[in-house]
Order: sequence, then structure tokens, then C-alpha cells
Amino acid sequence: MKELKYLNPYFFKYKGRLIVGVFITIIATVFKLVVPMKIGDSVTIVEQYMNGEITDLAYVKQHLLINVLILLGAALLSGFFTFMMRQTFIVVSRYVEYDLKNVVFEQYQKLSLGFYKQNRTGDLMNRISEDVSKVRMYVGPAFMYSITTITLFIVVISYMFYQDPILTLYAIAPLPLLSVAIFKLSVMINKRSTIVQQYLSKLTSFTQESFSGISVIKAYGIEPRINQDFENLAEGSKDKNIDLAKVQALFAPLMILLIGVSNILVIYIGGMRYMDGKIEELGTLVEFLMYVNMLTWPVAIVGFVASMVQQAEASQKRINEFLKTEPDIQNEVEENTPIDGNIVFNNLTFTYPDTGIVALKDISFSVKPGDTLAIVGNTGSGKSTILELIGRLYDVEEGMLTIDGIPIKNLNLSDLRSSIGYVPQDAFLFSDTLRNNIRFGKEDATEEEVIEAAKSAVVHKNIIEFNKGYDTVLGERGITLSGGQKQRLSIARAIIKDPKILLFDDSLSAVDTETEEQILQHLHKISKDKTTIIVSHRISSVKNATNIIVLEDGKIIQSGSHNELVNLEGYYKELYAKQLLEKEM
Ligand SMILES: Nc1ncnc2c1ncn2[C@@H]1O[C@H](COP(=O)(O)OP(=O)(O)OP(=O)(O)O)[C@@H](O)[C@H]1O
Repeated sequence: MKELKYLNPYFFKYKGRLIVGVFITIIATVFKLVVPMKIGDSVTIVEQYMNGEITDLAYVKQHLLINVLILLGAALLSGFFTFMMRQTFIVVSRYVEYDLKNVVFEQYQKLSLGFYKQNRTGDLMNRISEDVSKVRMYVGPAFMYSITTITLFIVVISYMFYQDPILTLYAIAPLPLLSVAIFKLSVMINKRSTIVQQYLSKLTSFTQESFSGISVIKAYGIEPRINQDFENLAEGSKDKNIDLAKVQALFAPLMILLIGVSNILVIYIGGMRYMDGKIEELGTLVEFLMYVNMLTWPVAIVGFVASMVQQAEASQKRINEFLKTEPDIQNEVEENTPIDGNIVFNNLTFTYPDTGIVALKDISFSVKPGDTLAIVGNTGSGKSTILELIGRLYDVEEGMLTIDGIPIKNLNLSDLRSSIGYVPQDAFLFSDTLRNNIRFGKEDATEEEVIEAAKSAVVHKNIIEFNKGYDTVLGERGITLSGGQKQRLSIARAIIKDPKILLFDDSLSAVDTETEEQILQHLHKISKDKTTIIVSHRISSVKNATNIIVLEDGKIIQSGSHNELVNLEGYYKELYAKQLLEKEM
């Protein structure tokens, strides 16, 4: 229960509703008690009439009629209060679930990129869905059942003891056994359900992936292999489901067996005591039988609750560990630090902490507002890493990275990030309208600003060709757009932000050279007072840059303007010659 202590403030937060819930539970239980009492009383009066103790038939009938009416009223009221009880406890658990999901999601947003690289998406999703649901079972159903059981026990067992303590002991003797058996069974059920769940996630991921990759599957004609893989997974899932069904099927017989034992004990011991005259009325026996049956479910629930708590504890432990995770990248400066965009790398070496790959080696360069720096180089040479460091997605350990003369760590993180317009290599678009995807860069942007940005990114014409124009909603991962359109939309998103620093990571790779030229011209105008860094494999994208650096294996091997570099033997000149040749062909 140590981990579940985390939830106490939530119980406190909703204490008003919970207290009302407890009261309602007590009232519902008391009304439940009336049913066996009145049935017992009815049997007794019939018995007394049969024995000749009462001779007035009309009186018996009237007594029975009143009992029936009371029974009806009590059942209705008990039903109503049980409904109200669920309304309070279960509703509270939904509130807590909502709060917890928000807390978990907020933490997700705080954590750094490194955390996402180290954890699988499925696990991250589980924390917010599965784990939170299991914790909700503790806050809601488990708490509610515990309160019902405790109330029922106190009320029913005290009443039974008051009637006949010996018979009570016999009647309730098998009940702890039932609790333990149900607990053991629930643990088994939970273990097997977890496995079933794992298979289900595998099946879902597999299906999802085959939908996303359907064009590759079809192009390679590997449908039979994919079908076979699916069948194998489905087979495993079916076997695990059957395993689960087997233990679940034990549940009802076990309950019936143990209730049966309790009933036999009440009938046998109670019958003997009745014959010995220790129990005066037959009605008491009937009452006891009903109480025993009434207690069985709550007793079984004790086992259930124990296993629910066990699972909630495990889930909460995972949630607590996760909530304690500190983001690698922390904002260390509270005061605002406005940014101009004078970027300096000074003998910087960077090693990715998770893989140990040295992506940048002794890098030095500078770029000031109004200038454009271009970075070229082979794949894996460290180009994207430079951009990630400027956005402080990772912290610099060796050497220095300063902006406006201040080490990047000493800048307010939010000021830094809001002064950067970053267009990543894989343009990611949300399943939203085109307008909102552009507005993502500036939430309060006007329609004119959106159109202006789209025009600068040379995507406006494409957008208005869609039937719904800017209101066109993108499917999952922006399926309706071409690669080049996605890239340009992503550029528009960065432009609308009007940031001090613009970072383009190979963002024009999917557009034709003509469009590229137009975009670059617009950028040239927009970025007059901005610091621009363009990563590209194309000479056409970088030739107008103020300065170009060439990276190889994390090191700067060449730097200078286009005119300088084309006259120097080396990587840049070769690249230029190759691309010139391709163009001519
Ligand atoms: N998140 C990461 N974690 C660990 N290693 C990484 C990570 N990102 C990149 N690397 C490694 O760092 C090196 C430099 O990668 P980077 O993405 O900066 O290259 P790049 O020049 O941008 O390549 P490309 O032109 O293919 O985009 C590569 O060896 C890569 O495997």
C-alpha cells in the first residue's frame, strides 16, 4: 500500500462526495437487511398459525400483506440507494482517473527527447491508459466494495450474533475460505489477463503497422507472409484466451460450492438447534439462510478487492517512478532572456548519451543575425545534431555553445525555444485542418498571417486547390499530402512564428528545384534580421548562404562561401560538379 499513498490527496480532494457515499452505503445496507427480516417474520407467523398459536386467519393475512408492502418498499429504496452509491464512488473514481491522466500527460510533455528514445511508445501509452485504469479500480470499485462489505458485515453479523451466536459461527466459517480461494483465483485470472493483453497489443501493433505499410507490402507482394505472421500471432492470442477462460470458468462453481457448504451448515446445525428448542422460530432459520447468501458476494469481493489493490499498487509504482523522472533538460533560469540569435559553437564535442556515438568533434563556427549558415555533408555526419543542440534538445558537455554570448544552459529555456522556428527532417503534421497545422507555430495568427506564411512557403496554391482549402483535415500522419507539400506546410509553420532563429533540416529535399528557388527567395526576404541555418544535400539550397560548412564524420572539413568552396579541391567542389552534371543530364 506504500505506493498507493500517493493517491491520498485525491481521496481528500473528493472527501465531500466520498463521505456522502459512505452514508448512502450504510442506508442501502440497512434497507437490504429488512428483506430477510420480513421474510423470516412471515415464515414465523405462518408457523404460528399452523401450530395453532394464532387462530385469527384475517390477522395473519393482514400481517403478511403489510410484510409484502414493506418488502417492496425496502427493495425499492435499497435499489435506489445502491444506484446512488455507485453514482458517488464510481463518479469520484472517474474524476481521479481524469486528474491522474492529466498529471501523467503533463509529465510526458516535460520529459526530454532522450526519455522518448529510451522508452517504447507502447509502454508510454500503457502508463496513461492501462496503469491509470488499474489505479482507478482501486479508487472506485475496490473502495466502494470495501465500504459495502465492511458495512454489511458489521450490520448483518451483529444482527446474526444477536439472534444466535453459535449458528452464526457455523454459518460464516466457510466464508474466509471463499475469500482466500477467490483471491488466489483472481491473481491467476489477472496474470493470464495480462498475457492476453500483451498478445492483444502485439496483434494491434502488427495490424496497425501492416495498414501503415500497406503500399510496401503490396509492392513487394508479401501478403501471404504477412497473413501467415498474423495467423501465428492470432493463434497465440487464441491459446492465451482459452487459458484465461479455463480459470474464469472456475469462478462460478467455486462460489456455488462454498455458498452450498454454508447453506448446508445453516440447515443442518440450525435444524438441530430448532429441534432442540434452542432456536424458537423457523423464521430465524430462513433469515439465516438469506443472510449467508447475502454475505457470500461481499466475501468473494474481499478476494477481488485484494487482487485489485495488488494490481493498482503495481501500476501506481510504475506511475510514481515515472513521475519522479526528472527531465534531462531543465530550465535553470527563471528570468526572461530575450534572444537576438548570435550563435557560436566553440570547440564543441558531442556524444549521444544513450548510444555513446560521438556525433560532433571539436566543432567551431559562428553565425550572426541576418546571416545564413549552410551545413552540408554525408548522411550521419552530424548535421541534424547541430540543430538539435541549438534547440537544446540535448545538453552540451564538452566545449561551448553560446547564443548572444551566453552559454545556452544559462538562457531561459522557454525564451530559447520560442525564438526558434525549427523545420525537422520528417515533417510531422497533426490530424487537424491545414490552417491549424500552420497556426501551430502561432496560436493567435490571423487568417491573413496564415495565408501569408503559406504563400512564403509556396504551398498556398496547393491548399486552395483542395475542395475545403485551409479547412482540409489531414488524415493520420498527413496522408493526403505529398512529401513536398508536407515539407512546405512545415516551413509555413516555422515562418508564421516569426522567430529570431530559423533552422531547416533538409526541409527542401522533396520539392522540385523551381519551387525550391521560390522558397529560398522568400526566405531571403523574411530572414533579413534572423539567423538562418540550412542543412541540405543540395548545392542549390546552400549556394547563397553567407557561410557554408562541410561536415564529415562529425568534423568540419571545409568552410567558406559558395564561390570560395567551388574553387577549392574537396567535398564541396565534387558535390557541385556531380549535381551540375545531373542537372545537365
Ligand atoms: N538520438 C540519437 N541517439 C543516438 N545517436 C544518434 C541520435 N541521432 C543521431 N545519432 C547518431 O549521430 C550521428 C550523427 O547523426 P545526425 O542525425 O546528426 O546526422 P546527419 O548528418 O543529420 O544525417 P542525415 O543527413 O542522414 O540526416 C549518426 O551516427 C547517428 O547514428
